[in-house]
Amino acid sequence: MGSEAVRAVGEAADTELVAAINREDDLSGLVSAGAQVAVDLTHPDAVLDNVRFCVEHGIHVVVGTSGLGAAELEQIRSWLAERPEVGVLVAPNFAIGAVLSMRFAELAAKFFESVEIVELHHPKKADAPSGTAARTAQVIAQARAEAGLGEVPDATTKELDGARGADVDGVRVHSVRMTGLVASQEVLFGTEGETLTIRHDSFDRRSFMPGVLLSVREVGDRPGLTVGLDALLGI
Ligand SMILES: NC(=O)C1=CN([C@@H]2O[C@H](COP(=O)(O)OP(=O)(O)OC[C@H]3O[C@@H](n4cnc5c(N)ncnc54)[C@H](OP(=O)(O)O)[C@@H]3O)[C@@H](O)[C@H]2O)C=CC1
Ligand SMILES: O=C(O)C1=N[C@H](C(=O)O)C[C@H](O)C1
Repeated sequence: MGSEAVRAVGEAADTELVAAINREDDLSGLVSAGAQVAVDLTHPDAVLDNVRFCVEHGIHVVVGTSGLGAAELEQIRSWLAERPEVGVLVAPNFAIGAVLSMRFAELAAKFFESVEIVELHHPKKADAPSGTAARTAQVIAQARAEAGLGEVPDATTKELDGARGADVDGVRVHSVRMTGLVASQEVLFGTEGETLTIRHDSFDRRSFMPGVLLSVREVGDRPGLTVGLDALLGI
């Protein structure tokens, strides 16, 4: 992803690549290069330190790295409180179709008694469930709560550990890791006599680049913390 982002930012007519930072590089290279925006595509263990450095140095940040939970977002908010002019955009997924599919799932949520998420990724992925699946589960849970829906029906009383997936805000999420895949997700809804499946597939990491560029262009105009690309897409 980092290599693809470097290529995309370098090739776009209205953005300039001033630095490409690897694990062994000092982050001060961003400052000396005069970076206005940094894009973090690293690892859940590294991302927070990177964001903190950028915020403290007045550099806007686009975070593509997944695995940030509520506590991490709160931490970023607290750093931003000291630098209110800085923007941090956390994007669970940069692919336009994936952003739309999350929104579609949010819209559908209140009409269906049952919902489960299956996310499918390449086996080099560090975090499970995926950031996209966690975010999708959260927006679905929020929509269900607002509509007054109760718990998803499930009579399971005897199970092998993990058989029913992870519980994210009351929504079951199942993670598949498989060679040959890039990133896919299915949100399955069910009610009496019908089901609805919302599926998105990224077949190539280039699918994420329009969203990366959009985020780079806009993050500076959005001080504070923004989660997701919805507002940038006007949805
Ligand atoms: N928001 C979105 O749309 C998308 C988000 N992602 C997320 O982006 C992140 C990167 O994905 P991907 O490119 O596939 O992963 P890779 O493992 O291919 O690349 C991660 C890079 O981060 C570096 N890195 C790992 N750990 C550290 C560390 N502790 N400090 C500094 N650098 C580190 C790695 O260096 P080294 O090689 O030396 O380990 C590598 O260069 C993941 O969190 C993934 O989930 C991915 C696709 C889309
Ligand atoms: O690691 C990946 O590949 C991806 N990570 C993000 C996530 O965790 O949702 C976005 C996309 O699914 C690809």
